[in-house]
Amino acid sequence: MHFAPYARSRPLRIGLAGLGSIGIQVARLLDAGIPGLELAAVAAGDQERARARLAGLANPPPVGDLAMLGECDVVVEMLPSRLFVDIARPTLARGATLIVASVGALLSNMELIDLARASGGRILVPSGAILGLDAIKAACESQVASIRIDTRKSPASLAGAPHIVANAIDIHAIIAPTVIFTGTADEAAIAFPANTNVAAALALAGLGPARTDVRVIADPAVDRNIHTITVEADSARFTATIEIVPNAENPRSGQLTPRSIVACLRDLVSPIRICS
Ligand SMILES: NC(=O)C1=CN([C@@H]2O[C@H](COP(=O)(O)OP(=O)(O)OC[C@H]3O[C@@H](n4cnc5c(N)ncnc54)[C@H](OP(=O)(O)O)[C@@H]3O)[C@@H](O)[C@H]2O)C=CC1
Ligand SMILES: O=C([O-])CC(=O)C(=O)O
Repeated sequence: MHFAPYARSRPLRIGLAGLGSIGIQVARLLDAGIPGLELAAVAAGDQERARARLAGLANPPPVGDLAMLGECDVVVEMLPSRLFVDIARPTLARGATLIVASVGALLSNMELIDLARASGGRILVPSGAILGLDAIKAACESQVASIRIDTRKSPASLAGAPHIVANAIDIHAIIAPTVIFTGTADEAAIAFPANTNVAAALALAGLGPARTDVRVIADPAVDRNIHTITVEADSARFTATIEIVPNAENPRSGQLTPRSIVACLRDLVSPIRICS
């Protein structure tokens, strides 16, 4: 359900950092009109291309570099992970709200949490391409023995990852489901920065990066990004699987993540919030 927002003197000004496969969908969903939210500015690498992509919107926002987002109330980070800090640090330093897509990059920059604490800024991690974070948070109010995630993807969507390159894995030669990585969430974030944001979100919701087990499986038979989480706790035991339709533009990302960002934005102005 969607609910009418709080009455405010003006809408929340939303800035988008990155207009790739996730950013363009968030821009379109915001442009369709969400009460209480205004798409105020977009930062992109190729700004001419970004303007062309936004030209069909009812209200195309101004496009510029990351500095353009300095007046926004909320900045949504949807950049390549190597650029995460470039927008996260200034946004949090001025006490604004940062919504994070590149969650794996947050694991290597945990000092940003101290920065947010000092400035009054907030870091929000949407559920992105995963499910069950609500139940994991609840389970962590009891004793949790283990949390694991299995990520199963097509070889094409794993190609070029640092782990594949460093270990000279011939990913396109894989013809049967193959476990190509086993480790913890912090190791996964370095090995597969574009594929294990979900593991990072799971780690932050649950036991932390060093106690979250990750397996990455290359499976030539799948046409979706499939994540299965398994939790063993005093209060509950659960297994949950999600199968995400990959984005045509960038198969590493799926079609649910932009929607989870928009749901997170709606929550910011809603008088009722279903905690997740
Ligand atoms: N939390 C989750 O569950 C998920 C998270 N992700 C993560 O979300 C992030 C975004 O994913 P996705 O949209 O697919 O990535 P894309 O590679 O499709 O898009 C990245 C965007 O960043 C832009 N960009 C590059 N340099 C700059 C710059 N200096 N200033 C402003 N913009 C810049 C690019 O613009 P240009 O092309 O013009 O250079 C591009 O539009 C990634 O880190 C990805 O790993 C992905 C899926 C799920
Ligand atoms: O499945 C997806 O859409 C993306 C993914 O694995 C991740 O970034 O963790």
